[in-house]
Amino acid sequence: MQRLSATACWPVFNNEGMRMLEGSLQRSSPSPLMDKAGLAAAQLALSIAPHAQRIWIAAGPGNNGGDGLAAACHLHQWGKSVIVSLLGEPEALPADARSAWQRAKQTGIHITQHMPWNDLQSMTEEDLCIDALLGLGASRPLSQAMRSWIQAINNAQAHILALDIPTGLNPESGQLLGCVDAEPQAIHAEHTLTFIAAKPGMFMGHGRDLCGHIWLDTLAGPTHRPPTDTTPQACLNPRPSTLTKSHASHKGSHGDVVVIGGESMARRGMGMTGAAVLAATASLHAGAGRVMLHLLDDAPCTDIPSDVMRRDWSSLSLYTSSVVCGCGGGQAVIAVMPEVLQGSARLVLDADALNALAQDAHLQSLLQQRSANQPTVITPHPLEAARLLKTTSSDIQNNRLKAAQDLADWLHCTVVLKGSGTVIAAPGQTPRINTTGNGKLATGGTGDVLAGLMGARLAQGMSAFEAACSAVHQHGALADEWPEHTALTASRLASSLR
Ligand SMILES: NC(=O)C1=CN([C@@H]2O[C@H](COP(=O)(O)OP(=O)(O)OC[C@H]3O[C@@H](n4cnc5c(N)ncnc54)[C@H](OP(=O)(O)O)[C@@H]3O)[C@@H](O)[C@H]2O)[C@@H](O)CC1
Ligand SMILES: Nc1ncnc2c1ncn2[C@@H]1O[C@H](COP(=O)(O)OP(=O)(O)O)[C@@H](O)[C@H]1O
Ligand SMILES: [K+]
Repeated sequence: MQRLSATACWPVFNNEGMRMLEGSLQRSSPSPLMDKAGLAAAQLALSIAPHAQRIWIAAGPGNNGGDGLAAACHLHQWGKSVIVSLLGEPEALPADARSAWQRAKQTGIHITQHMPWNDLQSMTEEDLCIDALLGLGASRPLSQAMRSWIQAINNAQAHILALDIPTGLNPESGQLLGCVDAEPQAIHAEHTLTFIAAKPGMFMGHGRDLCGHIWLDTLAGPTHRPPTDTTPQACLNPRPSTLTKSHASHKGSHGDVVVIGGESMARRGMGMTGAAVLAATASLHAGAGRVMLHLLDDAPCTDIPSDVMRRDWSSLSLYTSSVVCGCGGGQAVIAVMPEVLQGSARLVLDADALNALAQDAHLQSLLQQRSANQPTVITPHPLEAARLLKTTSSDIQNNRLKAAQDLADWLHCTVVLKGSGTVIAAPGQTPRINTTGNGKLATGGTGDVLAGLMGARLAQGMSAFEAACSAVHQHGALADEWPEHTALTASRLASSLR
């Protein structure tokens, strides 16, 4: 068993991949995998709540419930006071779960089909609730009974350990399963022990909030080899190696970034120069050799850092630069898009450049025609992605990995689909899910900072996919390390880049 960290490239599998891995593992395992899962759960339970006087295990009607029952046997044998509630009929349990139920009965564990209200009320912070209600088989909105059991677990004073996945969380999308005629409910776990491999929904949408600390037990023996036809749906985005500048380098060695954006107040009464300035500031702090700023409409702007060079359109050299286009671009950006798409050596398209792209098939084909040695990254948030794919943002959120990959394959570029669990996809690459970052980033302008940072990484010689992965990881890591009593604002974020 190991704790998943943000440093390694862990593979994650969708339900179909999980079922294939499960089948292959089970065939090579002399004992039911559930026995191993139960033991691992019991061991983690003890280390989370070593002084627990009571452990309540809420077991559901499938094999996830079986994991809970198998864990109950070990905890009981180790002298712990275990209460098991089964939400379902024992006779209807699948085979392995039914054996676990029989063993638990024989061991003398009291199993009811009700919530233990009295025990729940007297639970303390040292006690433990184990959520073994639903795992991968969660297939429909939660029933009323499931919902009230979830509420009871969340309301208990005790620690909460979820087995495989917190009940109520869709393991593939990270969205909530929903409830019949009621507000969605889900377990808010302090720890989640996931089996065999991690699932994508644990790292996107609500996953990060609901899972708490994530532990993985592969249930594999040392000689097990995963089937070669089961490819991961994605990998977690590992920490990039640190960039160093050699002693012999000069400013030309670290590349030029050109930021194009910032519609003027005069055009539509919405001054958006700040977004472009943020991107330029981010490029500068991230170590680009030189940063040039072209404000659309040649908008007046007084807060440009003195080390950012202002340029008019005719003095830009797009064909030697890493271009970041679209931040605060409004409608003014539309006119420059064809030249930007055709001429830029390396390109990041953000914000209004993406809205322009969504509306114009000619721009889409110019993007598709950019050559392999003209690296390109687009950085949509879910609504921008929805505009591009002509769908809704909730559809994007329900299928983040697919949406990012579809965009990458269609537009022949690297795609950064932003939000909780940013996805990075590119043609022919296994998508990455980023695990750094948090809700502090949900403030205006942080996306502009990300675009500027990505421009700097392209300028420093990274490929589009590498630049995107590296920038997204670093951007989120800064938010994770943000000092507790200082507000995270986009301008502070840009200035704290290195
Ligand atoms: N097999 C193995 O080798 C291993 C499996 N392992 C474990 O098994 C888990 C997968 O087990 P699983 O497939 O039995 O699914 P599980 O999540 O327990 O639920 C299915 C049951 O829930 C019901 N149900 C569904 N939705 C519902 C809802 N909204 N509200 C209420 N009920 C709902 C559904 O009913 P049905 O839809 O069939 O009517 C069915 O009865 C996996 O996550 C891991 O923990 C590990 O031990 C490793 C080895
Ligand atoms: N809850 C969150 N968890 C992690 N990252 C987030 C969260 N909310 C926003 N972000 C990140 O903050 C940035 C916001 O970008 P964007 O939506 O383009 O905003 P803006 O246009 O105001 O700059 C993205 O990098 C996004 O991934
Ligand atoms: K569970």
